[in-house]
Amino acid sequence: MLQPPNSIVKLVSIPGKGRGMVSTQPIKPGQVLLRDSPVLLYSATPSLCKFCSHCFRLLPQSPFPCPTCSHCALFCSSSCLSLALSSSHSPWSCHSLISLSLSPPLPPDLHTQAFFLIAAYNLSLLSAPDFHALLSLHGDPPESLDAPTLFLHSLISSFGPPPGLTGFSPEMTAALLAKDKANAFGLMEPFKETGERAVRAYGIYPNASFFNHDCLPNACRFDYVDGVGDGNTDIIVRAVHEVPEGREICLSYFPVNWRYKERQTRLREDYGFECGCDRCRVEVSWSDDEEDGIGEEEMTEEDGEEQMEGVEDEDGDGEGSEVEFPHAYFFLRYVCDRDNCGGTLAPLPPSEEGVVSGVMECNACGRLREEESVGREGC
Ligand SMILES: C[S@@+](CC[C@H](N)C(=O)[O-])C[C@H]1O[C@@H](n2cnc3c(N)ncnc32)[C@H](O)[C@@H]1O
Repeated sequence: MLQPPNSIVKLVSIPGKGRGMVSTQPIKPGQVLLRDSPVLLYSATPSLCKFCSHCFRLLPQSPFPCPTCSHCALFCSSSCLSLALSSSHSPWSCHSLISLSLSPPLPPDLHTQAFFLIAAYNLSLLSAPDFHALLSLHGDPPESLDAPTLFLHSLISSFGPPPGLTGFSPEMTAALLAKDKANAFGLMEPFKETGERAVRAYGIYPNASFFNHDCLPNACRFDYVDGVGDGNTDIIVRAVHEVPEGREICLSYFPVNWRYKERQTRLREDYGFECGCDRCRVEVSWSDDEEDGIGEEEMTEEDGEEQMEGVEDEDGDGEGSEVEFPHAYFFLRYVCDRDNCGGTLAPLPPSEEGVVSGVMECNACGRLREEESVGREGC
């Protein structure tokens, strides 16, 4: 079994969930649990004029085009261009992207999947171990090959199969698509207060892929794509609050402020499981009206403290009508209240001496906020 490259978390079997990560020591709020680099990245949109095709930083005004396919790949610097030409943008990848751009237009989802397959098959040319690590991740294809998979496989075949790869087949394409669906992490466009944030790129992270989901996660992941220096596409998983030794470390696979039905639908359709976490066990019995009542902008600190213990419903008839909202505390303390954000907050990493930081960082908008009460025990 693969092991993550540190001793703070370890990979174990978790009944009903496959593999998962557990803490090997008591964890402090904000502690870095894992830093992971992608084995592949691919653009989330057909429009390639905003982000570097290699490191996915915002492009400068005068980007560096690929000398062979200037309309398919633009880079933020000459060093990104030269790195890409021997890795992510190899001659096979360049040729495939040109062929894709000359093909009849595809619906956006299929186009993104074609980008993934080009990046995945390109990985087989760059690193057999990384390609096998990708194929060993969780995710099973449907029992019979569906029409989109067959279409995508014949599209990639028409570009010319990746040279030297044994096993190139519709089944391999289906397996790769299943790994992508269950494991890809989105790197988002810069935060805007005014509207929806789109995904700029997806990445496959071989170690972070082992974190299971919880709707009240005890860790969250940060990325700093527009940051300077190497490793800008790494993701860093940090503890949201204290975690005892031996506890499973979970992320939320989407913003934590999603409602019960949205969460269950996404988890069922994309990840193939019904979530039975503590929060879902409470919210399964909520009506839509009760869900409407949890807008965190309407909550005060006092609401959170009271609702930790459960408060009476408005009708106050005392007959099992309590609105159970044990996770109000989580929302008040660990969910960003900035308009259109809903990111998760975690303290900055503890100092080298182990002192917990009093500054909370949002993993979506990046805002830093002093949190006077950060030393209190986590939920
Ligand atoms: C990114 S992988 C996580 C690692 C995976 N458990 C493994 O064995 O490699 C996502 C998959 O893990 C499983 N999973 C994640 N969270 C779960 C949960 N809360 N309950 C049940 N299964 C879960 C689902 O099968 C999901 O498709």
